[in-house]
Amino acid sequence: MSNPVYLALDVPQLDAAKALVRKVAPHIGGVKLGLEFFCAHGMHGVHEIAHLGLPIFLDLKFHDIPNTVAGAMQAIHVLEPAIVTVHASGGRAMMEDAKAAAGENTRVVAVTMLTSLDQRDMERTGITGGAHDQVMRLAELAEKSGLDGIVCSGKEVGAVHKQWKHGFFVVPGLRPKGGNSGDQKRVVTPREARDDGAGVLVIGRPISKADDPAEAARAIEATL
Ligand SMILES: O=C(O)c1cc(=O)[nH]c(=O)n1[C@@H]1O[C@H](COP(=O)(O)O)[C@@H](O)[C@H]1O
Repeated sequence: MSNPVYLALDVPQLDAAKALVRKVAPHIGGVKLGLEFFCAHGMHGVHEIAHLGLPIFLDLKFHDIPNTVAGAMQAIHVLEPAIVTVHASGGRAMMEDAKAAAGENTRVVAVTMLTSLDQRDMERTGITGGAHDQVMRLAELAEKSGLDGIVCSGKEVGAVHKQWKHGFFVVPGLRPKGGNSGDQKRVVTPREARDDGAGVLVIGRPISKADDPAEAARAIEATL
């Protein structure tokens, strides 16, 4: 089985980012490049990381009208990402058009409820009923829109997996036992998420901020 860990490369310097990927490469299955990386280094930076040979997950969390998202999706074809994200709350037409505009070998997954939100945060944005119900609702919408899967926390992935048998599930908000949660609020261990059906485990700071990132990645791999 291939390694499900994608390193979240939320690192401001391109050279440091490349050095980090080289160090941990034997213990990860791919690299996730998000807003911080893309705003700092753009398409050029993505190419530089892609040259290191691991699959690229381009996490730009598109959320706009369908026409704009489809255009953005076409603009990133050239990067040949393995996975890209849109926000499920952009609605069905946006997700359908995003999928139609994506490259043949690119999985499009919908972010449901960010793992940094707890019940109180959600209530403040008008979402009552808790993360579980909201994630299940958005997962159903993503499936009907023809997406490949969703992004959710490890608290919900087991239930979503039961409802959407052949879905592809990306889980961030992961911490090894006893790890510092930081800004993440719905947190499980990498092993728990994998056992509940996660296909991709997104892990950033537990590896990138460790004193020895290669050893941290190796130790996480050993728990899987
Ligand atoms: O789409 C994501 O990747 C994402 C969704 C989500 O709900 N929560 C979440 O943390 N992420 C991303 O996953 C990574 C988690 O990083 P760490 O908390 O450092 O492991 C970050 O790059 C986030 O942008």
